[in-house]
Amino acid sequence: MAAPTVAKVTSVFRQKLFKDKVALVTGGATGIGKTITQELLYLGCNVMIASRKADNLKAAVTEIQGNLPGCDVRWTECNIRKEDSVKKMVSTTLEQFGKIDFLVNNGGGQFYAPTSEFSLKGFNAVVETNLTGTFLCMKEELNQSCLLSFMQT
Ligand SMILES: CCCCCCC/C=C/C(=O)SCCNC(=O)CCNC(=O)[C@H](O)C(C)(C)COP(=O)(O)OP(=O)(O)OC[C@H]1O[C@@H](n2cnc3c(N)ncnc32)[C@H](O)[C@@H]1OP(=O)(O)O
Ligand SMILES: NC(=O)C1=CN([C@@H]2O[C@H](COP(=O)(O)OP(=O)(O)OC[C@H]3O[C@@H](n4cnc5c(N)ncnc54)[C@H](OP(=O)(O)O)[C@@H]3O)[C@@H](O)[C@H]2O)C=CC1
Repeated sequence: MAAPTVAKVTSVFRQKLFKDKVALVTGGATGIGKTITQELLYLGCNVMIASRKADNLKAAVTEIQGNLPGCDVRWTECNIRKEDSVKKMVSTTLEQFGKIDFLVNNGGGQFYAPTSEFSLKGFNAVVETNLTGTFLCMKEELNQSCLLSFMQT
């Protein structure tokens, strides 16, 4: 008897619920962002993932395509702390997919340290990423295209 197949990606929502929608997921190559990306693909979205490290992005696309054969997931480099980089991420996504329906503001993070030991430079890096970066992405999405935005950081 053949072993039962175990789905690598599932959702509580109906498969293909978001058929032909386009999502842009910052920080989509790792952790929570990669999981969100896979669920959106399962639901029928085409997805652009974006972050700073091209190696992570390429590896994630390969892994995801293995989990969800035939899905349309692409990558583009972006540092959400830099306005020009964010503009390029949005314009590249529009050039490649023609539209953006959903923006998932997942890119971000923090350093783990007591406040007394936290450098100002480190604090500024966290604020510039989680606050300014999210603002830049939302602003650019609104200026160039987007309908819906999800905030996580
Ligand atoms: C204690 C319990 C807390 C529970 C919290 C639970 C909720 C949150 C969970 C999570 O967020 S989970 C994990 C998310 N992922 C990450 O955080 C991944 C790494 N994060 C990033 O890459 C982020 O973008 C960042 C943290 C915002 C910025 O990192 P980046 O590498 O881009 O920073 P740089 O600009 O290179 O460096 C800035 C500067 O900060 C110095 N630094 C390093 N460690 C610390 C520290 N502990 N405190 C203060 N500053 C620190 C670092 O050395 C850099 O300075 P220079 O070396 O360049 O002088
Ligand atoms: N795990 C948790 O318990 C919680 C997490 N969060 C938030 O959820 C999000 C995902 O976290 P998690 O999956 O755990 O951690 P990860 O470290 O796996 O994900 C963070 C992602 O953000 C990207 N990123 C960081 N800085 C930048 C930047 N300047 N420009 C573009 N992308 C960036 C990273 O990619 P790269 O380094 O390639 O740029 C990475 O892919 C983060 O915003 C985190 O703060 C919130 C609450 C709880």
